[in-house]
Amino acid sequence: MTDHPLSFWVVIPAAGVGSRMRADRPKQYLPLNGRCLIEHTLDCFLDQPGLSGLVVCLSPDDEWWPELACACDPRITRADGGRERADSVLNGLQALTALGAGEQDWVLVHDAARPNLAQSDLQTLLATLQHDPIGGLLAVPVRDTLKLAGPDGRVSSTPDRSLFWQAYTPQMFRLGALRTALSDALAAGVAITDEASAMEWAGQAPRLVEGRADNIKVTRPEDLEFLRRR
Ligand SMILES: Nc1ccn([C@@H]2O[C@H](COP(=O)(O)OP(=O)(O)OP(=O)(O)O)[C@@H](O)[C@H]2O)c(=O)n1
Ligand SMILES: C[C@](O)(CO)[C@H](O)COP(=O)(O)O
Repeated sequence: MTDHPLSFWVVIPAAGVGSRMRADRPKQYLPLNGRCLIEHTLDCFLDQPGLSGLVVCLSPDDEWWPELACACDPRITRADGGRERADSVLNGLQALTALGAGEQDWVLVHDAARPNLAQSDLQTLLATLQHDPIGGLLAVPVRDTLKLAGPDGRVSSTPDRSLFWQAYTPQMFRLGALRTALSDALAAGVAITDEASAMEWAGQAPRLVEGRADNIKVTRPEDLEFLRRR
């Protein structure tokens, strides 16, 4: 009996402008080890058995995507990004539905700005959640002492850090449940910064799957400098 790899879809929100990078182009197109940052991000999924299809959510003004070789990959579909990340993700989920993805199919949402996802972390996430009733996300337990800031910019308190994890991506949920939760949360005006928070708003408790701390989101210049030094 051969083990068939778990089938899954992917949405890559890649429509941001990268303002915190203060670069001459959106950060997903900045060079990293001879290729664009987004090409490293996509490789991890294109190399994973079981990929049904991948939607990349791009700004309508995006002029860099067509220059990439992966833009011709038949497994990749382009969708329009939205005003906020959550809007881009919702557009991507709707594009998967239009492609024929099933309501119970697994979908993984991963930031284009996280080019250092390890294949082992992706495989751990898929294996851990494949039978989970809700889904979940890669995350890292907080390792530094945390400080709650007061309005005066001074320490207000030191919470128990053992209760805190940093949310990373991919975040993995069933397509129909995530699309409904995200659509309802956005319609209610809820500030949604990751897919898990939309599922939480819908009353679900996503599972935390511990991953590598170097699956960083390139947000500021020093983040890219860190990856270039590796
Ligand atoms: N309207 C948006 C905003 C962000 N993103 C994507 O969501 C991911 C995480 O967002 P973030 O790191 O905040 O990227 P930017 O919004 O580009 O960065 P900034 O906030 O510094 O402008 C990125 O891959 C980004 O391209 C998106 O698809 N659509
Ligand atoms: C989805 C995310 O990467 C989880 O940590 C994060 O919430 C994205 O935040 P951003 O401000 O859109 O970069």
